Amino acid sequence: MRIGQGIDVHAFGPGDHVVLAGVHILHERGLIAHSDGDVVIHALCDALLGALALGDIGHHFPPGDPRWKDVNSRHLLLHCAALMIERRYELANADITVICERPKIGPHVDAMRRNLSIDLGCAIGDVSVKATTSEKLGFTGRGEGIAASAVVLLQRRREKVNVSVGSTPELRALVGRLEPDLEGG
Ligand SMILES: Nc1ccn([C@@H]2O[C@H](COP(=O)(O)O)[C@@H](O)[C@H]2O)c(=O)n1
Ligand SMILES: C[C@@]1(CO)OP(=O)(O)OP(=O)(O)OC[C@H]1O
Repeated sequence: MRIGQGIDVHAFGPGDHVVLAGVHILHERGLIAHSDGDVVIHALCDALLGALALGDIGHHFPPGDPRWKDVNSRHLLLHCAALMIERRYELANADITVICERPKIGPHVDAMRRNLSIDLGCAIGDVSVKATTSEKLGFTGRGEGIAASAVVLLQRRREKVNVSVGSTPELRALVGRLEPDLEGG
């Protein structure tokens, strides 16, 4: 088993929505970032990379690299999931906390968990997303940005990846590359 944790913060700036765990949430401000600013996925990527002792998100996707300009962060998560699978680990569970006064996260939690479980190739029950305010204290309390914290536990993969759970074309292609006998399965 391997444990990892990750933290990310993005400041509010101009815009009319935020993207959290791939979910588009209407808001009177956006998040300033090189990518789509998905602070939840960035924290989760750092937790996965930390568990694998493979550096951090900035090492894999350097800030300022034009390839990652406005990128959908789910692509970054798929890359980290690929690194996990290549090293023959699977997610045991992930627990994520979003810290902000607004927007309200509760109504979006199920959609967020669904996106993350698809990208990680796991059951939705293995991914927890929750939220808290910071009671108006600190930068999140002043409404200056959103912070996210993620913890993951990885376990050795005993069986082949269940491609029927995480069935995005990207993950199926990856599994097909790693385990050619599963191709088309
Ligand atoms: N951005 C947020 C913040 C909180 N919630 C939900 O509200 C509950 C109470 O938050 P406190 O910070 O006052 O403890 C929290 O447990 C979340 O369920 C939210 O949805 N979005
Ligand atoms: C996601 C990356 C991609 O360039 O950039 P940002 O969207 O700015 O996000 P951040 O968490 O500040 O840095 C990590 C980078 O890898």
